[in-house]
Amino acid sequence: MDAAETCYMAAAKSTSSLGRLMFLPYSYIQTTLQTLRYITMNILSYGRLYVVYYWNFLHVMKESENDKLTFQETYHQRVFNNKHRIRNVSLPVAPDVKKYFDPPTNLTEYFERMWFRTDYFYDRYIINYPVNFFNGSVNSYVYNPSQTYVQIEKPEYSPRSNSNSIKSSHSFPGIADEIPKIDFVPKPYVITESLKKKRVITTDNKPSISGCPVLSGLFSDSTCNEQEKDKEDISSITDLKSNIVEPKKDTNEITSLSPSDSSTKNNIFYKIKIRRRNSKNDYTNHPTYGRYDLLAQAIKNMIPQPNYLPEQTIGPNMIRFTWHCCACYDKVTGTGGSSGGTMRFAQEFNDLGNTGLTTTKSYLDQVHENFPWVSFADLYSFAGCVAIEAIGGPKIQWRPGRTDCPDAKKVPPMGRLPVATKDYKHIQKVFYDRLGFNAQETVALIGGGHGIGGCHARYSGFNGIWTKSPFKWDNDFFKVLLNENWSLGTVPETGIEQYYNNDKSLMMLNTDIELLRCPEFKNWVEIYAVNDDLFNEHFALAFAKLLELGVIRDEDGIQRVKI
Ligand code: HEM
Repeated sequence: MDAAETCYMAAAKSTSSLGRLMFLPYSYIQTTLQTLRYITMNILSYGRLYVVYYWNFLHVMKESENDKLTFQETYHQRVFNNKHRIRNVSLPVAPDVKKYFDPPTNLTEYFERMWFRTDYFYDRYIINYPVNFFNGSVNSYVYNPSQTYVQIEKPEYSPRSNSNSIKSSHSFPGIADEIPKIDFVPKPYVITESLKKKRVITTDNKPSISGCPVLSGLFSDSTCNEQEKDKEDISSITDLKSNIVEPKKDTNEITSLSPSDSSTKNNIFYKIKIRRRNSKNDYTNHPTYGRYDLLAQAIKNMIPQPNYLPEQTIGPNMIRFTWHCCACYDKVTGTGGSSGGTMRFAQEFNDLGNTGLTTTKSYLDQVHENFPWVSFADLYSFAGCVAIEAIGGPKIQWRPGRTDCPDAKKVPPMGRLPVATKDYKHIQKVFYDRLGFNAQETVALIGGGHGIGGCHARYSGFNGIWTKSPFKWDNDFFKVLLNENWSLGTVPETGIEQYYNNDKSLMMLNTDIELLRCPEFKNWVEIYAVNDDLFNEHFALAFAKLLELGVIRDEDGIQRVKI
């Protein structure tokens, strides 16, 4: 209160209404000034917002070559990964919201679209951001129009430690309630010699690969002849060459992951016609064209990531990425699957189940810059095979020829990925009824995938590792599942329930424990626990089948897509 106001108040209190009248002009002036100040503040603050949003519109949104609006995405690696290797990747904006990004024709449209855009940003980058499993007020991210995402307060992130006890404000409505709240303690499992013999008899029960095109011998058949590549062409790939370690000379299998020596006549060059739909460029003369060996090596080089904490490897994340690209297949409608490379569209990628996969996606998109001829569908499916082999897993028969959908029309609906808190009926629904696997394939796939890597509170809300050797490919998952005592506990960081072993060093998801609750599944868990080779063999077949789900090929091996 300033002096004039104090004076006015005193006068108003002490004088009659006539006295107050004397101060009326002052009152008017004050009120007017206040109103003006209010309006100015509003104009300034809203104006600032409008400027920021318009800035977004001009600088963050851009038209891509295919007339698709794309969104510059940089936040993930900046926040959690390698800050220096950051590259902007572009994600297409959903077609149904695209109109809101078109230039407005009148003022009403302008404001309407501006707010819509704000919601869209918020939805995609703030609400949907996995760190919101933590309490949003402590660890919030704001959108900064200079294309960086600024962390207000850096969370002390340590996914393997339970010391950080920030209670989550996030819950999965309707899902968490379904977890049976009873502790599950499986009977001690003793592997006897007679049991071993009994189990091995079942070896002939191979996974069915019906509906899956021939996968073996791909690189030696007539359509995939080796062809010598020009020495000069190869030597021009300086970038790639510098990445390559210890080139092998006699490589003739793509799954070997070793690049062929460019100076020998045995260079691998597959004559598979690589179609990039909607692409204005012809990549047939690209120096890396058809060099799947170099592609494999480039992917492999991406796997160790010292700044991806705590694992320092994105191998498991990559495997999970490939699995999720394929896991949205529906055998009834024939939609989804690895074909079309639909994971690059926000409509699929934003599925809650895909949280945490930005890492792999951004690295693969970087790889793609050197291999622009390969379809994203092929790249995304291939990456998982490379990662499995790099981590010591079996060789997966992979077949190129997938084509990319030009737009998001073929993106399968969200919500097809399995939910970790559900029971075995849900697993059966997803794996049997939708993906077309049998019990054996299902168990091999889940046990293989969850034998490596772990859960991250910042991604799924679950936290921990499944086995004591999370970066070594083996059948430990099954052994641990059978031999440990599992009891329901809560992830301190997120409040989400999962199973822990006695000393809480290992964890299981409810769906993992469900493998023991369903006799059909348990049978295979017991088999794989004692037979590592059989597990590897079955996993490789099941994973190869997974990669081919929804991929219908022409005779030349190219995927047939109706676009
Ligand atoms: C019932 C089916 C499945 C459910 C509910 C499920 C769920 C999950 C969840 C919640 C995570 C933790 C993600 C994170 O926090 O980072 C995860 C991780 C993982 N999943 Fe699965 N999954 C299933 C099947 C599979 C299959 C079939 C594979 C592969 C063949 C697989 C491969 C992986 C891998 C490799 C990871 C570790 C990722 C990392 O360490 O970054 N999963 N899964």
